[in-house]
Amino acid sequence: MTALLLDHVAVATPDLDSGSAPYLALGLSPEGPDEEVTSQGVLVRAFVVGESLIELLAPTRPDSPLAAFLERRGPGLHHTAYRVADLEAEMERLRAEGARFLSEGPTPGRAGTRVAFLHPKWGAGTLIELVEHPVGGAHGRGA
Ligand SMILES: CC[C@H](C(=O)O)C(=O)SCCNC(=O)CCNC(=O)[C@H](O)C(C)(C)COP(=O)(O)OP(=O)(O)OC[C@H]1O[C@@H](n2cnc3c(N)ncnc32)[C@H](O)[C@@H]1OP(=O)(O)O
Ligand SMILES: [Co+2]
Repeated sequence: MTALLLDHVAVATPDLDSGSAPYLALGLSPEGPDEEVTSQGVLVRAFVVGESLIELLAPTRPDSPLAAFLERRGPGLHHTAYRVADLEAEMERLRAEGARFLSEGPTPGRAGTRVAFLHPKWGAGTLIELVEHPVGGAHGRGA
């Protein structure tokens, strides 16, 4: 089993500019332009932290999972994400151990990645995401 790398820690915010303030004050910089991931109904701004990221997420439509989260829990930590080399293989391995995924297979993530989410109940109260990272490229951009 190769060492697991933290890909990102995600933070929910009603809007990216106000949510960015603490990270800019800490001296962090966005990895690139904001990205809309329509399948998830989110706008993403990723701040570089070493080999990982702070993934700032704002909803782009009322039926986004982020809108429901903000409605119920307000802004703040949303999920953690880990890099895996082969997402399907990891999903199969974890399902065999009773893990509960929120989708049948991989779904589109930020920066052209493929991702899958585990139910927060399985994550002992934390929403956990797996990000496919075939070769350790920089910040979720794959090889
Ligand atoms: C742009 C892609 C990007 C990337 O990394 O590439 C992203 O990360 S996109 C991120 C946004 N997308 C998602 O979060 C997709 C997965 N999330 C979901 O499918 C839902 O949000 C889900 C199923 C986790 C929760 O849905 P919903 O809130 O409608 O269901 P419940 O209210 O019934 O919640 C069930 C249970 O889970 C607790 N909960 C909900 N969200 C979270 C969370 N983020 N962290 C921890 N716990 C969470 C909720 O409080 C309920 O618990 P209960 O004890 O029953 O109150
Ligand atoms: Co994420």
